[in-house]
Amino acid sequence: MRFTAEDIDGHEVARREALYGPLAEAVRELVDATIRTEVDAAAVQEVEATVRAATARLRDRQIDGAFGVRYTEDGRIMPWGNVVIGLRNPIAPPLTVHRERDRCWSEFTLGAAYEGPPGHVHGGICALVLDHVLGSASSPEKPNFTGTLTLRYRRATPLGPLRAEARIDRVDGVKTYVVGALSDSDGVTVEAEGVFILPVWAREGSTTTPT
Ligand SMILES: CCCCCCCCCCCCCCCC(=O)SCCNC(=O)CCNC(=O)[C@H](O)C(C)(C)COP(=O)(O)OP(=O)(O)OC[C@H]1O[C@@H](n2cnc3c(N)ncnc32)[C@H](O)[C@@H]1OP(=O)(O)O
Repeated sequence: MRFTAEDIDGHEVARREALYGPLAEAVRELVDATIRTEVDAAAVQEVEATVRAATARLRDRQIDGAFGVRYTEDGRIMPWGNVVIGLRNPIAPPLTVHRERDRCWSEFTLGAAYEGPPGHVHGGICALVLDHVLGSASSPEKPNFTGTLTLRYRRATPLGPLRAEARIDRVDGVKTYVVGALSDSDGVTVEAEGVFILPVWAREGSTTTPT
């Protein structure tokens, strides 16, 4: 598991955010446009060549494997490759998760890239979002892992503006039980409950390392 300390200050973090955030946002727009475009064949082929050239340019210098979770000396966490909240991950919507005591919530929009049933969010994407928001609620600072996630899809979730929220139901040793829901403007579409568990390597007194 890749947790990497970065010897950088807040200014450098902000510089990187300002550099990579707009790139990821541009690629998100490209994904949406790729799904929805109706330009002619020559234009599609021209754009394909441009995108391939851009990809090759970025690959001139890159890291091995995934981004991992990086952090600074002052405790700033940079999960920039994360599929839900990652600043550098165009697949991430991305969500901004807010916290208030034992609850978390996020308001966000899911567009064409997240479609399952026509005009509606893929069920796996609902699970992805809820897993993350429930996991975030389970602990502000501990790296809890999803043990079990149970969902009840009450009705199809339309693409568009949505809200996910979660709160701690109870804590039992290393297990935190969390409940939550995904909603549109008409109310709840998916209910969720999850058990989030502190892995052995993060438990007090543990001498094992993340694997
Ligand atoms: C990482 C930080 C980055 C920070 C960045 C910022 C982002 C901040 C927000 C993060 C939000 C993330 C939210 C998404 C989080 C994922 O997506 S995590 C990825 C998906 N989950 C996994 O891959 C987990 C894989 N499984 C495992 O690693 C281990 O099986 C587990 C779940 C940690 C359990 O560890 P274990 O050593 O097997 O646990 P063990 O000591 O045997 O059992 C402890 C207790 O849990 C119970 N238990 C064990 N397994 C389960 C289970 N699957 N279900 C229910 N109960 C169980 C046992 O019965 C036992 O209960 P008691 O006997 O104490 O009553």
